[in-house]
Amino acid sequence: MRQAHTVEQVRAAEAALMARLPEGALMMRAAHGLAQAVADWLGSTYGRRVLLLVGSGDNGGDALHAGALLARRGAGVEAWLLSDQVHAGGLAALRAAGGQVVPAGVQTGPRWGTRWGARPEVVVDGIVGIGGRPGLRPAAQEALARVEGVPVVAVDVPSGVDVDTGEAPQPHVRATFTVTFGTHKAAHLVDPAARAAGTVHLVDLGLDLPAPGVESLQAADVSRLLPRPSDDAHKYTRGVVGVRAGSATYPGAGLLSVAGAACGLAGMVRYVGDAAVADRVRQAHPEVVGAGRVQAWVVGSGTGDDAAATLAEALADAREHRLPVLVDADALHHLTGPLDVPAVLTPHAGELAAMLDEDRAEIEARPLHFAREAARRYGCVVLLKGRHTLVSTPDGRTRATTTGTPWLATAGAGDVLGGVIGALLAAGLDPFDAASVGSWLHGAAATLVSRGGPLVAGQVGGAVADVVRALPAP
Ligand SMILES: NC(=O)C1=CN([C@@H]2O[C@H](COP(=O)(O)OP(=O)(O)OC[C@H]3O[C@@H](n4cnc5c(N)ncnc54)[C@H](O)[C@@H]3O)[C@@H](O)[C@H]2O)[C@@H](O)CC1
Ligand SMILES: Nc1ncnc2c1ncn2[C@@H]1O[C@H](COP(=O)(O)OP(=O)(O)O)[C@@H](O)[C@H]1O
Ligand SMILES: [K+]
Repeated sequence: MRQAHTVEQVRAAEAALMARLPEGALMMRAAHGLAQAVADWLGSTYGRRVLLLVGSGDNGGDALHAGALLARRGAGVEAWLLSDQVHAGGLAALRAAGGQVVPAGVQTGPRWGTRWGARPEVVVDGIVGIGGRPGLRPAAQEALARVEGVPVVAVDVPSGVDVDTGEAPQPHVRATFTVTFGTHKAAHLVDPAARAAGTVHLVDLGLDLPAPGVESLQAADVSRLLPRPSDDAHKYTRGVVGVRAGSATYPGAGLLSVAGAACGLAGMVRYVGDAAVADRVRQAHPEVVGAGRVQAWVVGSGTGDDAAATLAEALADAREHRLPVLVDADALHHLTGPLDVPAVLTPHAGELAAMLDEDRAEIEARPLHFAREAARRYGCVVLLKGRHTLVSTPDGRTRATTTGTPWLATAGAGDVLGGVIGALLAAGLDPFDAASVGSWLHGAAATLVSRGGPLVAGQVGGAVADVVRALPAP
């Protein structure tokens, strides 16, 4: 599990550890990890050109100490100080190692403007870390403008983003990769900040941390959570998933929901809906049967004008038999308040905007806030689709999905996702695990079929089996 802790949790854990360690020990652990990551990325250190952007706090201290370590390994290191006050120990270390220091207010001159007179090969963003307020001050903005186009390594977080919410009001740093310390923060997993962080490299500090508010499943977690058939399984013990999706106007949504549900994770799939769509479903998936008892319902995609009635039927059956329900697409607009059955709602940003009476742009700017808000308001698990899909519970616990590919942003991909999650609900996972495991598998299956190129939604359900086969042993 990749875990993300809040600034408050990190500070408390750091304080407890620092009390037991010599002064400066934690910063040196951080600086060594940072210097090594920069060296690994450059491929060598001797004669390489590293520019440090140094703010007034310990984040700048990390950058200065790492710069000193790189300078001792032969790199040309120059620090642009963005404040009159910077970390004194780090500054002394960089000077002692032969690094160049440009005081605050004098980074003028030609583009790049380094003392070497050449373009730096990498910029180390030590402007602010977990102590920073969102946004960048003018000195930092000017410095960044002068090195535009040079790859940036962010220290702890890309400066300017909101660390605990993953929000990223302009301006902020956009990093090629981020070296963080002790634990991940929400900004590493949650968009739009996660996009600005690039690839994230974690340096262990040995912190003792409480339960995280945001986490991200890894392959081993998915393998542990995945429902597998017992030796004496039969199709009913594995769970039956019922799909109420598609209509004469939108038959494809029914076919694609079934394609997800028929990924093999449940014992059986039932399709209930328009007769002509049902015929096409059976042609494409001969194993699918008609109405009967199920362990979970998938409802909504492509139900068009029938959405309200279809949702009502599924909810009535779910209430009677205490079943979980996945609600997607058209049916989302007919929810009026908290659900009285276990449920997963799977809106994209536009659908969530309509559900919460917000602008889509607001949802995209603050996805963590609104996923949690919707989960509270509807009293169930809400999965907000996007590059890093978020799954939130009413108490705020959230998982971010980091599998997937932008090629998955294609019509019908959401229908397949609903079906896959429905199969996991029928197989017995609770709504939070079903939604987060289903989303992880869906993203991984898309990456598998994409192989770096385009895909169509119908391919994704069939690839879940290969993803499951490639999981590590539980
Ligand atoms: N606390 C610890 O034990 C450790 C901390 N470490 C580093 O220390 C960092 C936190 O250091 P600090 O608490 O000193 O805080 P930061 O260095 O993150 O930033 C705080 C300073 O930046 C200024 N500032 C705030 N917002 C700004 C903005 N938008 N633009 C420009 N300046 C701004 C503040 O006035 C303050 O002086 C971590 O992110 C990490 O890099 C690491 O060395 C590991 C150990
Ligand atoms: N940029 C992206 N990178 C990765 N996955 C994405 C991206 N944009 C969207 N997705 C995923 O693609 C799927 C699109 O679903 P959705 O918007 O519901 O489409 P549809 O309604 O056509 O089925 C979701 O699983 C979503 O998480
Ligand atoms: K930073």
